[in-house]
Amino acid sequence: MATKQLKEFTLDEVAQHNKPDDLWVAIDGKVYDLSRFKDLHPGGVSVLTDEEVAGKDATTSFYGLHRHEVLQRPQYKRLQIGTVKGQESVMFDRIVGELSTVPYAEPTWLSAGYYSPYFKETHREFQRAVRRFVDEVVYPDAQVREEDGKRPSQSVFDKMAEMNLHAMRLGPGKHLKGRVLMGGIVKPEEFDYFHELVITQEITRCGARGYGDGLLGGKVIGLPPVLNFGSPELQARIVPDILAGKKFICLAISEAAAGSDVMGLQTTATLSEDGKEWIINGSKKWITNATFADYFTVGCKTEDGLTAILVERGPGVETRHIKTSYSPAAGTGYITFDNVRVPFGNTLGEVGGGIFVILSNFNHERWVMCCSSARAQRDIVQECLKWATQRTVFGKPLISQQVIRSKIAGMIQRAESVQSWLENITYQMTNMSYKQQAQKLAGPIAFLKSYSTRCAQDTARDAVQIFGGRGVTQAGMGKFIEHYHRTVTFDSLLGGAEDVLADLGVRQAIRAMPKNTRL
Ligand code: HEM
Repeated sequence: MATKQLKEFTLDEVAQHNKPDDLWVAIDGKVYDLSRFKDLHPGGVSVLTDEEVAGKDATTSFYGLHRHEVLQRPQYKRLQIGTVKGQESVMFDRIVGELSTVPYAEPTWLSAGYYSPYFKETHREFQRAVRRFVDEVVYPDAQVREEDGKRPSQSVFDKMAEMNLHAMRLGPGKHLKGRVLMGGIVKPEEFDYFHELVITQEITRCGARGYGDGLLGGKVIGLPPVLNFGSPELQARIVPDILAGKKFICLAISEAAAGSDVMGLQTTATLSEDGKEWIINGSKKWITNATFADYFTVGCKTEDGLTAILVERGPGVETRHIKTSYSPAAGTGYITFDNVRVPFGNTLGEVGGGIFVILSNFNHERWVMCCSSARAQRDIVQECLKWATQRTVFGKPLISQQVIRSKIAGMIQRAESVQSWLENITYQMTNMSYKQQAQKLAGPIAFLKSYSTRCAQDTARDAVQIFGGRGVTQAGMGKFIEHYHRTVTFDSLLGGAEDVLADLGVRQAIRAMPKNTRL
């Protein structure tokens, strides 16, 4: 399609068109004809026909009330009839694949002029590729699906599979062997937890918490027990399709009567008379991805204690959506098992050894959530810095108020401290075996998660105060703030509640106290 030829106008020419039926404005070096649009304008007619706006350069007023993306929507883009002579358009929002230059909008390792002991050139190249991929493929889908509540589009799963992103999201390990990662940027044996941190943090930038979990959060926690404890036959049968984004799996542990209290689970698995099958009865609640999962990694009470069993969707398995405060895109569900028969070969690990299977996964899950929480806080810093500098109140930019600067100071300090601690822990993970991680990092990761999610809630509360009414409005300037404030508590509950984790950290420390130390 041929692009419309745009004329150049002087501001004097624009000023001639200041009547309701002949209404132009200039915004950021572009001239818009609003004569017909004014009656459809969601903000009303009078604001456009105001003598300070009609025929004037309305850039400052416009950016005090709209996100830049409004001007990029096709239906509004076509209102542009020309450019302002001698003026360049300078405003931009997101540029696909680019780093933000807003201070603190990127972690130091991605900020110009700063250094990092952890990230190598391979991580930088990888980050560039993942950001471009997320901006082009994931971000647009996230905005639509978070809104309509449908699960992430299959085309996104497919494209992620082409890059082997599903496999990489499980961390380093033998499941990466022979795979071409992100078009070959990193070799499977070089892939480490810093690469994985990059993936999680880049996806978090979509600012769509429910969609983020819908993007196979269930697989990140449900598949490792199969990879680490499932029989070779079971793995060969189900893992390839899951890593190809064709089939979906979730982790089904919590129940209406037992959340963090794993030993209190009531779903039962009893052996059939011939010992060849488990018969499972019970229910599970708040299970991420349950509504569209094909496989369920289920914690069951058996005669010998707790046993982890892989259940396939089939007769006796039912799922229904649970309405939570984030998007149904996450597929959060209630599952019922009614005399579900499962081959004994689907047992994960030892019979009665389920607690070990479940616990061995917790560190990684919590660390992933720390990656995401750290990045989300930083994105809120960016929203607040932009808003406070472009918004005028009492005749001055919002940022000229000391109380606003003080809130932003706290946000930056929290985002920076969480990221620094996270990078330190990630470095420990890259140098420790899985067993060492379990011994040495359960406490620190629990502390970090509980600290990070408390910081996140403080930041969410302050951000709403900075945005005012817009911070509780689901569209417009504060839409990411409203979303963040509404969904931030998920991080503080999923994978272990905040206080339970803080207490775990202290208990781990007490266990490591030397017996002979005294004041
Ligand atoms: C090309 C020009 C414009 C377009 C396409 C446009 C479009 C919109 C849209 C889509 C909204 C709904 C809220 C949102 O999605 O952000 C809105 C709200 C609004 N607009 Fe405009 N607008 C334009 C120019 C202006 C100008 C020049 C003013 C006056 C200074 C103005 C004042 C407002 C106000 C007061 C609201 C309500 C804001 C709120 O609810 O917070 N608009 N506009």
